[in-house]
Amino acid sequence: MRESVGLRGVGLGLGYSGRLVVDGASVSVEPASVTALVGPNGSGKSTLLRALARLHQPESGEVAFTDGTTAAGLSAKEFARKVTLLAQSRPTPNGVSVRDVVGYGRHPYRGRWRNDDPEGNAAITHAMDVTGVASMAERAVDELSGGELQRVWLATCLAQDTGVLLLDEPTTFLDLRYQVELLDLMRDLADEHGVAVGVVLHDLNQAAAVADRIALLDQGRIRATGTPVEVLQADVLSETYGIRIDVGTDPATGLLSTQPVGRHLQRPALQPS
Ligand SMILES: Nc1ncnc2c1ncn2[C@@H]1O[C@H](COP(=O)(O)OP(=O)(O)OP(=O)(O)O)[C@@H](O)[C@H]1O
Repeated sequence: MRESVGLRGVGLGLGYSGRLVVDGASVSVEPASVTALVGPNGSGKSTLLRALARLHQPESGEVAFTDGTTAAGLSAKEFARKVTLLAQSRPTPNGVSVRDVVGYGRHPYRGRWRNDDPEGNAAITHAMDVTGVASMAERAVDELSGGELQRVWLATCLAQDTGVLLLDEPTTFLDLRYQVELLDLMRDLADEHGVAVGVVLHDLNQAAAVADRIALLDQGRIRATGTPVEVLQADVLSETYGIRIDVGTDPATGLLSTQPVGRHLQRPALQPS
């Protein structure tokens, strides 16, 4: 098992052109654990994740590893060996093969020559296998569907072989099979490899199913943090999202289940959790 180290943002103030959009947020992505960030559009989830990935400079507060090392103290390569981010969107290179794009994930291990990275090929092959993109290894990425491309970028992150894996809405574009496989993969990485997974999810039921801990953002502040049962409370969710949200237990799976209730979507009440 890899060296398990997590990542924490403490008291983060984050803004754009002087406008603060995240205010005093503390969030912890612990080793061997899945932490989900949830909240309405514009609540600051992506900005917070990007700050943890050192892609957004905090106005205040600090990002540090759970062993005490500050993120800012590492070189770009050192940081990239520890943390990777699957961003919401990335520019798609023209005419580059899937295998080569997945190979980008090895950049922190490569020097001037490729044979600086003896474990590279095995890491690339493994990443393509677990994301189901091995069969398209020689295809050009600009010819892929949105979901296929999403899985290629995920493979690129996995090839980076980091202890901290940050994912921004990774299930976007994925069909049901690959959504479920991705959630399973996150759990496997946490449980079997000690990876600290931090993931932005819109689907609260997916968050309840996969996460050990959930942080609920509301207008740039952490409104609640804790286990899914602690955070996914009907009154808090309804107020945060501005719509009635019922919370119960799915009788088939025993998992926590949330149900937004629209004007035309009245359904039988969920069994209370
Ligand atoms: N590049 C930018 N320049 C200026 N403002 C930005 C920029 N990116 C995001 N914002 C603003 O920062 C706030 C938080 O945005 P962010 O993308 O972090 O929210 P989010 O919770 O991830 O939203 P969503 O669920 O819609 O993806 C929003 O008000 C947004 O308009």
